[in-house]
Amino acid sequence: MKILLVAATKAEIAILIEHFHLAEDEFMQTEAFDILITGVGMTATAFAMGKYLSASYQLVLNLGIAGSFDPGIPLGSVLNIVTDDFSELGAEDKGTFLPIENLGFGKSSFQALNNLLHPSLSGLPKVKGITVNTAHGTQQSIQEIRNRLNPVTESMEGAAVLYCCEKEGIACLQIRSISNYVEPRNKESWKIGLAIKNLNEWAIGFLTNS
Ligand SMILES: O=C(O)c1cccc(C(=O)CC[C@H]2O[C@@H](n3cnc4c(=O)[nH]cnc43)[C@H](O)[C@@H]2O)c1
Repeated sequence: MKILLVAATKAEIAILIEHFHLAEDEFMQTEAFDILITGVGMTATAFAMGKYLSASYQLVLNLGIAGSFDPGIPLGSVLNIVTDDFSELGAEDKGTFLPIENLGFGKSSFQALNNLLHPSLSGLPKVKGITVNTAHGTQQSIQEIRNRLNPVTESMEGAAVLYCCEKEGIACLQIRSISNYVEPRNKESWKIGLAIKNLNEWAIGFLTNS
């Protein structure tokens, strides 16, 4: 089974790249898996996947860090994001948000592969994420999105990866580790190093046992 690993930045999977002795590039190839570095955000992700996603892959594995809306989830936790929504895709109508479904222009919610039997997946909590252009950073916007979608995680790429995979009919997993809580901006409290370490250890284990 050939796997395409997709990450927004090299930094997020640098430990894995070093572990497998790969020469750092935007696109890296090995016998068992390839790695695509897309850049941050939905547009960069969709553009890069449009260039590199093909039927030669049986699985796409989206790896990255994410913010957590749940303060009960320890920073550094690795999560399996099984549903991801383009939470900003729609229209405002007076005080109400109308999702793209209500406008008749498609859908905003995408599903990851939910039934893959793999020892590395069995211990991971399955959660719902949202994908945003603007990270939530005010009490008001955080409460509004909690009321509307009640997500557990937030990233800037997840739903775009799932969208591309659904369009190509390729199964997709989205595994992210929590680097920060979604809260009024407080970058000093982020644990990016811990999140990246845990994510990479998980991913190396997954690839080694595939
Ligand atoms: O400096 C900031 O305020 C800030 C806000 C959101 C993300 C960043 C990043 O540097 C990370 C970009 C990267 O990581 C993912 N990520 C991690 N935490 C979050 C989050 O709370 N909300 C949205 N995205 C997040 C994201 O997928 C990007 O690829 C800095």
